[in-house]
Amino acid sequence: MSAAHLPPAPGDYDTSHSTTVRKYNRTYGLVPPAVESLDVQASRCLKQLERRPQSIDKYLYLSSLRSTNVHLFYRLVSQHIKDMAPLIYTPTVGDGCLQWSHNYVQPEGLYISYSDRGHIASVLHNWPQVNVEITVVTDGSRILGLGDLGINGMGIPVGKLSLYVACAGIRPEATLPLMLDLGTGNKSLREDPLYMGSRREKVSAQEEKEFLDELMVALTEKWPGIVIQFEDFKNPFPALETYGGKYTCFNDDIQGTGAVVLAGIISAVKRTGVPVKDQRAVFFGAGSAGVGVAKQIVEYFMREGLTEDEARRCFWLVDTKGLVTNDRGDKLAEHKIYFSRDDNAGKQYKTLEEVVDHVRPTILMGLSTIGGAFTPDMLTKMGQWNEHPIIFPLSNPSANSECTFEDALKHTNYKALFASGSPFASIEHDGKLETPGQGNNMYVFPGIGLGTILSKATTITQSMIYASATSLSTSLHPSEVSQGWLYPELARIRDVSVIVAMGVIKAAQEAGVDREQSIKSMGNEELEKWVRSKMYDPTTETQRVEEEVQGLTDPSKWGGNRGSHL
Ligand SMILES: NC(=O)c1ccc[n+]([C@@H]2O[C@H](COP(=O)([O-])OP(=O)(O)OC[C@H]3O[C@@H](n4cnc5c(N)ncnc54)[C@H](O)[C@@H]3O)[C@@H](O)[C@H]2O)c1
Ligand SMILES: O=C(O)C[C@H](O)C(=O)O
Ligand SMILES: [Mg+2]
Repeated sequence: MSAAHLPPAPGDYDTSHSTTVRKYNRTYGLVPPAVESLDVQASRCLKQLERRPQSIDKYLYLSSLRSTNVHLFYRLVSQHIKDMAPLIYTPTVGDGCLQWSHNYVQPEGLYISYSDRGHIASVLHNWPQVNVEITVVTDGSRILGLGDLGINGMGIPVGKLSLYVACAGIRPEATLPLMLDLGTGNKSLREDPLYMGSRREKVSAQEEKEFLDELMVALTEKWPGIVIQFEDFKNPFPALETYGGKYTCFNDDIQGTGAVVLAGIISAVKRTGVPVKDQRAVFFGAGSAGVGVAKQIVEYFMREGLTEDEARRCFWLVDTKGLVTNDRGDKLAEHKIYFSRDDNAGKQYKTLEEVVDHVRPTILMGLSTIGGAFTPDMLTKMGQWNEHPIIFPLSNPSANSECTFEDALKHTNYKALFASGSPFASIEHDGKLETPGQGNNMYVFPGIGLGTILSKATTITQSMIYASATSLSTSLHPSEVSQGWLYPELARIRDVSVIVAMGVIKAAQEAGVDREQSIKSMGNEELEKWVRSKMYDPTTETQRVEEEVQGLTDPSKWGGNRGSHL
């Protein structure tokens, strides 16, 4: 519902609104006369989706629904999250990004260009919403495993924030998808007549840093308390070191991914029965995600009793040049040094295959962007060496997955403990349905954001990230555990996000970075109730607006959907 002096907002055109609400909203006559139930609305949407055989067309239909009937979009997504997540998020969002400039119809976020430096604050001023609680920001330089997509990467902030709303109940109008148009190293994009970003080479690292310095100040001055999520920046991107202790921010690819994979690993390691000291993890990909994940698992191994050095030595990282070692002869990127090996006796292992044969891992982790890198031969060996090999091909979208669910099961004699970044379908084997885990940061970032917003944390500490992982790992129902699942059923994601958010809030309180006084002494039950009461629920939105309108006699006081947690 809009304030009386403003034009109607997207949610105001909802055909579930009564005549009274339509009159207050000034949408009476602008939508067809029938007042529809939520079920009727949903069935129309589902039929329209069915009519579109291609996922990308479903994605475009859903994008236009979000822009024109926002609460209906979120009802649909949250009630059918298992079917909708692959359409609005990975893998379809990958095609959405690749085709962004070609399919463009409507603005869905804010674009700030390098030429706007010096007056970024005035561009933020154009954002039509008053209260923003969270932003996802990218420069498009490493979108999923698809490389530098420039401003076409806008699909990622839009998709991630849709999940914040659907999975953790952040209000839609409190989210800001933010694209930094800092040029692109992708020549074919720069030469594409339809490309909608600046046609310049990517700015230098120093220029980007200065731009970000200005952005961080401008964002927090305009919206004090805003949570800033860095997403899909090409490595190296030292934002955490630069801004981590000063702003309420986190890097989803490093920290969110680290947390979600850690949660799966905690369950998987328990299932193997192999003590952590005997775990050997080969990581294919030593970028933001690879190193971020390995570091989270080091912390877990240390909490399980290993020294830091013992824990660190359980990891073998592989990049484009092979095993990361001290004496490889190249200058190692800063973030890889912690895991570089010194026990290779001068021998360099150039391929993943050689490293796998050398290490005989218990865990094979893929964050490399290279689809199919886990060959049938490697998978077979993993099955021969381990009673329960842990195989996590985590690169996105589906085509970049290091192996498929089917291959991981088939070649390990159905023994693999599996999680992938993008979803795979279940498989029937011996009359039993085998269900893959989805080790995607979507299981944690919504709860991290919600917990941070609600606790009004000044910074996002490592202990808050770690708490998101342990909370997720305890969120499985006994029936899910007994089926051998590593992650909870996606359909329960809102409940899971509440559990994650509570863990994050408590960790913020323990770290002393919280500012929400009213919840300091709450016990679990009371806190859970409070968290739930703060969540946007698209299924009760029509009723909420109805009651608000019925209760208002003075139209000038209509605040409508401008609510905020801040
Ligand atoms: N499942 C999840 O939740 C999740 C989260 C974050 C990232 N990811 C995926 O992980 C992948 C990597 O993301 P990132 O942020 O670490 O990117 P990045 O650019 O920081 O790192 C990529 C790494 O892969 C290595 N690599 C690339 N090509 C290789 C090759 N041919 N052989 C060996 N190594 C190679 C690079 O050396 C680098 O170490 C992407 O596909 C991304 O979609 C998944
Ligand atoms: O976007 C995703 O699906 C997960 C992750 O953040 C990625 O970069 O691949
Ligand atoms: Mg990402």
